[in-house]
Amino acid sequence: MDPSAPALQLNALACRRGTRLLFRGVNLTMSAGDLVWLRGRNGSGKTSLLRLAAGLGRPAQGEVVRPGGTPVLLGHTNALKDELTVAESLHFLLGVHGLVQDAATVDAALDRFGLANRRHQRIGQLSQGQRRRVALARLAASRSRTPWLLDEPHDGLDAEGTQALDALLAEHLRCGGSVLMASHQAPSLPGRVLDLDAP
Ligand SMILES: Nc1ncnc2c1ncn2[C@@H]1O[C@H](COP(=O)(O)OP(=O)(O)OP(=O)(O)O)[C@@H](O)[C@H]1O
Repeated sequence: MDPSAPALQLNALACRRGTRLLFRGVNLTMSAGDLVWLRGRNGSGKTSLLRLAAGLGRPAQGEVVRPGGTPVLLGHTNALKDELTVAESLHFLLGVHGLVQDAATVDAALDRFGLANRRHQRIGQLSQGQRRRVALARLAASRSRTPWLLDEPHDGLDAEGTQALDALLAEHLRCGGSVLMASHQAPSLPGRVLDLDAP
């Protein structure tokens, strides 16, 4: 793929939930190295926009173009099964995204989020922040140029977890990836803002 080509485009996108039009006329072009902070009040449609960008659901108007391939969508909830171990969970998540699932990849990804010594622990025995780390670890095994769509990824993380995530985000952007991130937190990395509350 041409490195200067867009990885993800939203063209005049509109989203309806029930009878409510959440947003319309949203345009966004994400290229290699782009970080976009998706802002908006509670209920403005950030999660809905990320889902449309990932190809889940149909827009009321407009289109999503994904020249960079299928994005990795990391939802607001962790969607992990209590009875699986940390390593089994990550192995499963990598499979869902069609990523390499070998033991070395799993161990390296867990290590990035300080989970190497918890690989045999069951999810049901972890704290919320530790579960968030397991969910995030899949990003460490993602292909370099894949667009990442992240819904409140910092939620539940302590300072060390936040630092690990921000380091991974910066690395992904340096390697030609792109990130669209719904967040209520103050920007910790330089990027553009897409504000769904803007008139
Ligand atoms: N399955 C659904 N059916 C109907 N309406 C829905 C559904 N899911 C969400 N909505 C509505 O769509 C609107 C936008 O929800 P969404 O989760 O996209 O907002 P958000 O900006 O991510 O909010 P938050 O900041 O609270 O996470 C809300 O008013 C919500 O009630």
